[in-house]
Amino acid sequence: MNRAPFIAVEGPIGAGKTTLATMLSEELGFPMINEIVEDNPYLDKFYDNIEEWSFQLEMFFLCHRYKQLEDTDRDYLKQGQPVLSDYHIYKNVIFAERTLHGQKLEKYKQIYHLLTHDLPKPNIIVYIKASLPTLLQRIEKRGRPFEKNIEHQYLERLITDYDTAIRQLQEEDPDISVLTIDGDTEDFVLNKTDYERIARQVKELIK
Ligand SMILES: Nc1ncnc2c1ncn2[C@@H]1O[C@H](COP(=O)(O)OP(=O)(O)OP(=O)(O)O)[C@@H](O)[C@H]1O
Ligand SMILES: Nc1nc(=O)c2ncn([C@H]3C[C@H](O)[C@@H](CO)O3)c2[nH]1
Repeated sequence: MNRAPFIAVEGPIGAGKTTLATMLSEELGFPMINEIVEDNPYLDKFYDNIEEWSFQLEMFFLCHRYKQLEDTDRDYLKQGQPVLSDYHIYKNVIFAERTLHGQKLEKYKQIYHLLTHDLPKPNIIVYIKASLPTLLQRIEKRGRPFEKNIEHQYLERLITDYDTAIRQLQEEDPDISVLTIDGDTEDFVLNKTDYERIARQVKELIK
């Protein structure tokens, strides 16, 4: 691998991204960048009324991630140091295409491309796939109040959107390594052997 490893753990809501990214960052000794949730002023409003708040929320996530990735590039990647994150910047588009429509979506996409075209992109994606029942179980276990009434259809669409997006990312850049984990059958939290296998596979990719 020519440049420092930049690993993103991705997958739909509640798949276990933060959990696995934290475990891998400890194992590999890589610094972790993670998205803020508790200080997001729009998330609860958004889940109450998606139409009304989607643009504000998508822009908030975009600006926040833009700043994080600018800092990450300067502080780590440009110094040749590896990092691990619990998101890929492209998730902005995955969500925006689901929550925005018409002119707002077009405006958002223009801003997205303007802001992100020269940002560093992950060279390894650990993609946690999971079915609706698994996601619902984990979302319930975590118990965030604003996710209590999350629509099943919204989650189901995101599951499909994620599959399409990860495939596209890999087609657009064949140098990206994608490690897909079946979150329904491989349990990196409760099953030590599963976790160790995943960690071994990630280590192979960064050799
Ligand atoms: N493999 C697993 N087995 C059992 N529980 C898990 C597993 N992975 C994650 N969890 C639990 O599921 C919940 C959601 O996990 P986590 O917060 O890591 O998901 P996430 O993908 O980062 O979510 P979000 O999309 O909201 O950022 C947490 O309570 C976590 O402890
Ligand atoms: N609409 C929308 N756009 C995003 O870019 C985005 N990124 C994360 N999320 C939601 C999922 C979890 O509920 C919660 C924490 O990940 O925030 C998003 N929602």
